Amino acid sequence: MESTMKEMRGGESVLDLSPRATVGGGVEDVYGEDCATEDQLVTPWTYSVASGYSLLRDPHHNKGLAFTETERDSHYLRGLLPPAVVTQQLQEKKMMDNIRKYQVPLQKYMAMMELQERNERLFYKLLIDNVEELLPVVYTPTVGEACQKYGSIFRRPQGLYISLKEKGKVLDVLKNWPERSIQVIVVTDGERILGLGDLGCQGMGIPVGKLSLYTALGGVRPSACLPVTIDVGTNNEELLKDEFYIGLRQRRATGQEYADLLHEFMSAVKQNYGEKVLIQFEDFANHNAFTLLAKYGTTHLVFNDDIQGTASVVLAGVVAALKLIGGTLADHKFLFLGAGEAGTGIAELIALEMSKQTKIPLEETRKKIWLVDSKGLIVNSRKDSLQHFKKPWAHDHEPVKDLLGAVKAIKPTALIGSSGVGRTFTKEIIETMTSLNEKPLIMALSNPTSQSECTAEEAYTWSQGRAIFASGSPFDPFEYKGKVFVPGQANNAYIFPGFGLGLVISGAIRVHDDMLLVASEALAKQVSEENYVKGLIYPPFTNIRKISANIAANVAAKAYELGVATRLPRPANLVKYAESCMYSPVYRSYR
Ligand SMILES: NC(=O)C1=CN([C@@H]2O[C@H](COP(=O)(O)OP(=O)(O)OC[C@H]3O[C@@H](n4cnc5c(N)ncnc54)[C@H](OP(=O)(O)O)[C@@H]3O)[C@@H](O)[C@H]2O)C=CC1
Ligand SMILES: CC(=O)C(=O)O
Ligand SMILES: [Mg+2]
Repeated sequence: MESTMKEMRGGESVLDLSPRATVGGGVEDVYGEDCATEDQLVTPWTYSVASGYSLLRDPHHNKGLAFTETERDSHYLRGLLPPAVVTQQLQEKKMMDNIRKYQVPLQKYMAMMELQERNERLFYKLLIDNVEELLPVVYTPTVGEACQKYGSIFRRPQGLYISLKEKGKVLDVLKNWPERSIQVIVVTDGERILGLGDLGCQGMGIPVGKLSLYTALGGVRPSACLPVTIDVGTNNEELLKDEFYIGLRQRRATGQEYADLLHEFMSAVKQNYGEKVLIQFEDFANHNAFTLLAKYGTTHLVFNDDIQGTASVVLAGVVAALKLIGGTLADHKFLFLGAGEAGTGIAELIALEMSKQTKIPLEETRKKIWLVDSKGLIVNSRKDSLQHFKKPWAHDHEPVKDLLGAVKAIKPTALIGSSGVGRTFTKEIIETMTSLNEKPLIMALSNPTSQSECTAEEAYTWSQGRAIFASGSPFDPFEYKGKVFVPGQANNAYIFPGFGLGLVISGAIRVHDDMLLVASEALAKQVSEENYVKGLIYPPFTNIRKISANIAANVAAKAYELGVATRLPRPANLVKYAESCMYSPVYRSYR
């Protein structure tokens, strides 16, 4: 077997005799067979095309000082490494010690990116074992700063760049990517990166970060993940003038030119990877996001994380919060600051869940939900001038110019920030919410931390410890009058990794709103009494792989129920199946 492989690969194979492996062919043959995601179970060995020096430069297979004596002999590594042989645990300890020494978050980010490019399994081992500590490094808030400075810190491409220059050649560009069996693509055009606006091509940090969570939190193997940035230019004048900017130096293409490039990309993806590849739209501006989702939702497996993932995570938090604030979902009144992707996406899913619970028509349950945009409360008299996604939220009311006025007029029980503008939940607004409610629910969803509508400290102090608070970016626990409050992180990172895993393991070909509802329910169920005592309405991220397996199982079950799952027969125990498919970062042995 070994010599056959060596012949096939020009004497350059690395054979992997993982203890978990059994029988079968090469890596490429495996996925989508017995297990839908992991490169284990059906093959006795895996191989790479690298040995010797190039093996040490191959992040997928490099183990650094953890290569054993035998591996050093058989893979031409003698002399290329110092004599010490160490465990992956020791490497992890050293890396964490090093990362903790950096005071500046961006330095920690760069250290993690360097590790990902050098030793992928060690990177994921760190991220999985230290998830609460490292999530703010590879994800919000630090990833926001990384995108702002991406041109300066750029070392190696971590995903595919598809710019207007590649028009007519997008399929060829996809074929340049070294991995063939792609299961999840996260794509951005960089126009609305977190709450930081248009960062053009430098938005690449977001698909890269989101996909590292797909692997660490959801167990989708790294080689099945493809980050993509579509570069149609940027309207960010600072970036256009920045000598280190890495993108096209032109203003954004719009209209037909934009639509054509996107269409070419969507068609090429389907042609190259088939219809079961999940395409996650991320951080598009809302004038494109809703259109793309509607246009491709019927022909492709697409998911908009900002509209749908956010809706699912916030509904879960709201449902969990009912244990603390009392009442049923329909007993509550919601007011949003921000009526874009996140705001209207969440509003619609809450209204849908209310409607399912009460059998009251959706048009009626929507009336329990009010939104404020940059022009004030969304009311009927503004209907003609509203973007289409805001129209369902135009209710009968006098015009109200600002949020404080809207809080006083609507008297909501829950206030949700999805505006992308920091410190907009002022003292007066939180105090008014507190005067109206025994326990006001306050969610400041905007990212990164600088854009959060208020801080945890502000929410707890101004509400005299009565607010149930969660935020999109993490805040430390806060002590108020002797009680420690732990703010939850209302971030779609709880949902999309497990959601995507569920789609992948069931071979789903379409996303459906009911899947968002079951994902939300599965997440809310993971909140424990111990969490509630601290005011937490989300479970800790330390349990995220278990949470993701549960979300995946529920999403997959729904896919089978809806008849959109293609992986047959349906595994009997979907939770166990999801767990068994999850990528493990533990080193494999090479013979
Ligand atoms: N926690 C999480 O998981 C997620 C958080 N987010 C965060 O939510 C924020 C918004 O994202 P998204 O919905 O996609 O963005 P959009 O651009 O689609 O929507 C932003 C909305 O905020 C409104 N707005 C902007 N400024 C103000 C203001 N000063 N007062 C009142 N309303 C204002 C806009 O009004 P108008 O329409 O009039 O322009 C618009 O309705 C971002 O910071 C993002 O990071 C997003 C997704 C997930
Ligand atoms: C979390 C996220 O998706 C956003 O802020 O855009
Ligand atoms: Mg996003």
